[in-house]
Amino acid sequence: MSGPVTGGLAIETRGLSKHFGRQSAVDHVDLAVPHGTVFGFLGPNGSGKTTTIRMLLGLAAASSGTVSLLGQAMPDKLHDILPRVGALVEGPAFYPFLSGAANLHRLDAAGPHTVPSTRRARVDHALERVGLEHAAGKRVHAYSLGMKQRLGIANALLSPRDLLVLDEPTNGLDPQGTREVRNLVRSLANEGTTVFVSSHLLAEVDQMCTHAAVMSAGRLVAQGPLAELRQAGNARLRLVTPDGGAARQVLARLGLAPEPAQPGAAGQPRPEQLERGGPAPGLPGALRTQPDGETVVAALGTDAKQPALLPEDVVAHLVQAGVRVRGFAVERESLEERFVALTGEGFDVAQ
Ligand SMILES: Nc1ncnc2c1ncn2[C@@H]1O[C@H](COP(=O)(O)OP(=O)(O)OP(=O)(O)O)[C@@H](O)[C@H]1O
Repeated sequence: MSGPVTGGLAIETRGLSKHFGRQSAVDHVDLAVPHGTVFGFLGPNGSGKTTTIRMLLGLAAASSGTVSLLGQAMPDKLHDILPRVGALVEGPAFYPFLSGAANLHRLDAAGPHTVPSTRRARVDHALERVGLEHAAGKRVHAYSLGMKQRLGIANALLSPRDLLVLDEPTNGLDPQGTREVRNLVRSLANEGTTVFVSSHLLAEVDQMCTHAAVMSAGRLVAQGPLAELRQAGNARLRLVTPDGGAARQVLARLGLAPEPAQPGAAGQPRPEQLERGGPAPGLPGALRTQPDGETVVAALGTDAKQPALLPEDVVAHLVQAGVRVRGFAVERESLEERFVALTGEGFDVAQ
C-alpha cells in the first residue's frame, strides 16, 4: 500500500466536459476534492453525476478538460492510479449461486494487478470491513439488497485504497440497508480513505459527508465544506408586529432586499410566501406579510452589494419609527433551500 496521503487534492478536474451529440451532459466542471474528505456529489437525476464519475475513472472519454486522480493525470496514468482507487459504479455482477466470498475470489482473480497468494486474506479482510464476515459462506441470492451493495463495496476494498468512488451506493436500498451503507462510508473515512460518493438525496449527503459539490444540468453550481455551504445561504429576518405597514416602510427605507421567491422542496410555495393582500403601493414587493397579518419577512442577504445591516440596527430603526416589535428573529436559509435555489429543482430531501 502507498503511504497515507495528506494535503492536496484527491480529485481535481478542470473544464471537464462531455457531449453526447449536441447534448451537453457535463459542462466545464472544476471539481476539487481534498484528501481525507467524505465528498458528496449531489444533484438531481440526469444532472451529470454518473457521466462525470465515468470520466474520472477512465470509463468514458472526456470531450474536453482534464482529470487528475491522486495527483496524477487521467487517463494517461490510469494503470498506475487505478490500483489505488476502489470504485462502485453500476454495481458488479455477482453469481447468485456462489457465496459472497466465492464471488470476491473470482472478481479478485479477474483483476490484472492482484496477488494470488494474499487473496484469501484480502477477501476475508474486505468482508470483515463491510460487516459481512458471518455471511461470507452464504449464497448471494439469499443476500438482502443492502448486503449485496456492501459486497460491492467489499469488492472495491479488496486492495488497500487511497480513494473510493461510489455512485449512488444507497439507491434502491431499504432504510436498514441505507443505514448500513452510510455507516460503512463513515467508518471507511475514519480509517483515512477519501470517499467520493454521489447521491440525489440531500439528507444523505448532509448526514454522511464533510464536503459537497452540487450539479445542476451538467454544471457545477457550488462546492466546498458543508459547513461553509450552510453559512453561504442568505439570511432573512422575521418580524412580528401589529404595525405591519409602518414596519414595511422602515424596512424598505433601509434598503432591505426583497426576499427571493423560492419554491418549496415539493415545488409548492411555503406558507410565508403566500402574500396577504399583496405588497403596499410603492414598497418592494417581497417584504412579505404572513397570513397571520403580523409577521413580516425580509431578506437580509449576504450579498456584498447589500449594505451591511446588523439585526440590532434594524430593530433600533423600527423602534425609533414607533413600530411595536413583538418578535424578531434572524434565520438562515436551510441547506435544502439553498440547494433548491442553486439548482432550481426540488431535491428529494430524505429517504
Ligand atoms: N451514453 C449516453 N448517451 C446519450 N446521453 C447520455 C448518455 N449517458 C448519459 N446521457 C445523458 O446525459 C445526462 C446526464 O446523465 P447522467 O447519467 O450522468 O446523470 P446523473 O446525474 O448520474 O443521473 P442519474 O442519477 O439519473 O443517473 C442525461 O441527460 C442523460 O440522459
